[in-house]
Amino acid sequence: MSSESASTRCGVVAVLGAPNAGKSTLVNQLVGQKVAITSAKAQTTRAKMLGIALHEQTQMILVDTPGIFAPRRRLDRAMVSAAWEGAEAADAVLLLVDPIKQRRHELEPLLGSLAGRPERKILVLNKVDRAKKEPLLALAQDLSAKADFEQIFFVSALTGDGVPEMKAALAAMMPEGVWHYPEDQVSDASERLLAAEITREQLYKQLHEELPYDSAVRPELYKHRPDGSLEIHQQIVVGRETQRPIVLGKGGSRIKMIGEAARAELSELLGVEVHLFLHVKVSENWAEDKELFEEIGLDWVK
Ligand SMILES: Nc1nc2c(ncn2[C@@H]2O[C@H](COP(=O)(O)OP(=O)(O)OP(=O)(O)O)[C@@H](O)[C@H]2O)c(=O)[nH]1
Repeated sequence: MSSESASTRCGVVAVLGAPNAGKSTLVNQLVGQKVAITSAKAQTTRAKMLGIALHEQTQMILVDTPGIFAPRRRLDRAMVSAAWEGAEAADAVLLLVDPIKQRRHELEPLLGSLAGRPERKILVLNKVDRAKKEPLLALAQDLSAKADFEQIFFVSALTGDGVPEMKAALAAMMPEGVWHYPEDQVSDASERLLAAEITREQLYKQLHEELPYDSAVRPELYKHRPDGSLEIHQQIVVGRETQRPIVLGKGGSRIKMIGEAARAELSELLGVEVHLFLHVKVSENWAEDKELFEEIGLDWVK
């Protein structure tokens, strides 16, 4: 695809951590730019891409595994297995721990399930700017006895301390291969997907169970206009012809409301004016459509 060089590497990193461990902060450090993903979006149903990190000739696709901790409801349990499916397709799993507020009740079950898994694992103790050295080392020892971590890192996602070393080590764990995302798309990739995610959320919010699970939002165009505003075109893909009028609503009223709500949210998140154009496409076998999966950031799910 993007690169011909045999020496490039590309892989998927599943980032795990209890709430508040500092995942977003770390992802921003690794990606090296502000990624507009908020914790409010944490409970989506599928594993999602957090961002793309580059290190020399290596591209790392960072993915989230939502709802992985202590699922209570049935829906949450389904999400956990979906999350693990994501992790299964990952090349490495990064477990991020806040050594001060460890949330052991959430950490322990995760460590238990990590232990038997085939992925390469690294343990990252965060917030070293606030943690004391000795308990930190004791914690590292304690946790490393519970899963076969290849390496342990001490970082501050906030200050960036220790992050470059960790990033380089992670990059070395990625398999050789061509880059999955062309270089010129990387900077916008997270935002493109976020934009699609927001529209998808509105679809579910406004249509509830009227719309079956097998619908998707596909990013088509993401363009910065000279006046600083953003022009975004997206396709709402549904599985059956009968679903088209549901999404459109009477005289197009529903799709207009979906678009308006998504546009407002996106504009607030990104801090710029957004022009959002939506249209519906019927594609019976979209769930089999590899290319579409790639575009919506799910390419790594088998
Ligand atoms: N002192 C310190 N604070 C940090 C560090 N990393 C993250 N934080 C803070 O910890 C809090 C949680 O960070 P987030 O990055 O939002 O955590 P998260 O894991 O993405 O949280 P969820 O979205 O709830 O899963 C924020 O207040 C961060 O500023 C760090 O290295 N040092």
